[in-house]
Amino acid sequence: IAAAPLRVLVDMDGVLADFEGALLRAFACRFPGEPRVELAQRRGFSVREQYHGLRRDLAEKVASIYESPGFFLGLDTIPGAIEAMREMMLMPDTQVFICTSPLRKYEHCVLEKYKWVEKHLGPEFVERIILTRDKTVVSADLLFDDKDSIRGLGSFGIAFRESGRERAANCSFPLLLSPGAEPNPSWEHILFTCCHNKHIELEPPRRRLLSWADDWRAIVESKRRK
Ligand SMILES: Nc1ncnc2c1ncn2[C@H]1C[C@H](O)[C@@H](COP(=O)(O)O)O1
Ligand SMILES: [Mg+2]
Repeated sequence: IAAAPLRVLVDMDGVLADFEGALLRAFACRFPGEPRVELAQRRGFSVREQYHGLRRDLAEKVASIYESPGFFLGLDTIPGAIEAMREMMLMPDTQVFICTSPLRKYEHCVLEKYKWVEKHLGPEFVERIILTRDKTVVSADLLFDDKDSIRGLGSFGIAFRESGRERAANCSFPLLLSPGAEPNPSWEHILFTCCHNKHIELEPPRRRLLSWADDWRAIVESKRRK
């Protein structure tokens, strides 16, 4: 009996598309007099949370950047990402999908994510987009993702709506996140290094991919069933 193909999920923002770089550049351009968080100072997945900590009203300002039309379509590619995706797609017995979470304010984000994939990777990859607010329910062997803790996003948005942004932002951020509908996702999460997660020490056996120049092929091969 032939072994099942290996299924690999690749996140988009922070892994294929440079969300953080574009955000900082656009923030500096639109709000030149305001304090900002340089990439070397980024800590924690939520850029909005960190700007809120800097000064409360900056949370709305930074969010207004990534909620603007054109933001997601204009993101640069992460170095080596396009080449790696093309090579991974051609690997025998390997299924590659792009697995990305849309913003709750999805008006521009969803369409532009599709357009970005078509522009940079081509129509065959558009067929491979999985848009979900909860990656835990997607079945796969591997997930390359820059978010240090992959959970459902649902209760985070609800907490913001129900109790107000200030109260939510004052709480410990992970407490607001739902654990995800699936407590034991089938995939191994490979943390893709990004400015906001590079200081995190992973508990063994968790693994990182430092960049697309790092040995992603070895990680893929390590998951093949013997
Ligand atoms: N670092 C981030 N801070 C806030 N929001 C972010 C960050 N990175 C991505 N996002 C947005 C953009 C996406 O719509 C969703 C989830 O992204 P994903 O890379 O699929 O986890 O949040
Ligand atoms: Mg991401």
